[in-house]
Amino acid sequence: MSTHIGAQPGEIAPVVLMPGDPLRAKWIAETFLEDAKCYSEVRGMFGYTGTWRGHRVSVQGSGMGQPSLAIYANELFREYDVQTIIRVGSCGALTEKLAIRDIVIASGACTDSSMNRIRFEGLDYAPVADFGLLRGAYDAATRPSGPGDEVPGVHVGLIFSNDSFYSPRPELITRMAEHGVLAVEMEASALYTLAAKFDRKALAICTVSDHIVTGEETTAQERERTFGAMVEIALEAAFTEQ
Ligand SMILES: O=P(O)(O)O[C@H]1O[C@H](CO)[C@@H](O)[C@H]1O
Ligand SMILES: O=c1cc[nH]c(=O)[nH]1
Repeated sequence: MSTHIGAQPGEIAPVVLMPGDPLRAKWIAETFLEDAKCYSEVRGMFGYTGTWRGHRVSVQGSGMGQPSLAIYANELFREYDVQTIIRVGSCGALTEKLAIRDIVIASGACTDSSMNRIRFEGLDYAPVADFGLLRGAYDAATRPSGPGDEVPGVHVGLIFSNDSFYSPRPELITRMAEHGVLAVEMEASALYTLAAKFDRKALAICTVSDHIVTGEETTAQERERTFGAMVEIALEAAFTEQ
């Protein structure tokens, strides 16, 4: 066991899908994996391991925000030798180029978090996705009859990892949008930074659950149990030879 994950050594696969919502983790395990077994219920942050097309894969909830994700990513990389983490999250669209339920494959992550400011003593580090995973995800999403056909659109670009869901400075999110940022979520920047630090692979794939421009939104149940296309894209990206 690590401090926050109740798995024995070897119970977690080298590839981990990581939604923020632990109940999305449960749904993913029950819907997409064969022989899924729960390895951790610590703090209700469920983790499961099963197989997908014969490949061992785990699904671990991260909780909301970079400090929470960083706890799980640190423990997975340091104590369970995890090689790849793919975030399968929800996000808010910042531009009318995106529609509700579109998929954003985050090539890089901007942030207002102090986590990297502290790590890099004020220098501006640019957290980016693993290119092989990104290419695999884009290929899977845009293949005719691939999982991307189930969603209105697939976009590759920047995401903004916000510390405050209820932002005290919404004009700064607008400024991000004016500089090409597609969507806002709360974890990708820390994930990309930690993957780089541990020389592992990471990618964030997010489904648009809320539209900041149009005001459209999905329900909690839809966010938990209906964002399957991004899960299939993540699984295909993880197990496609790069
Ligand atoms: O749906 P998840 O994966 O949790 O992602 C998004 O949803 C949460 C906010 O509602 C934040 O964690 C944000 O990043
Ligand atoms: O962080 C997030 C996630 C989903 N929707 C938002 O508006 N923000």
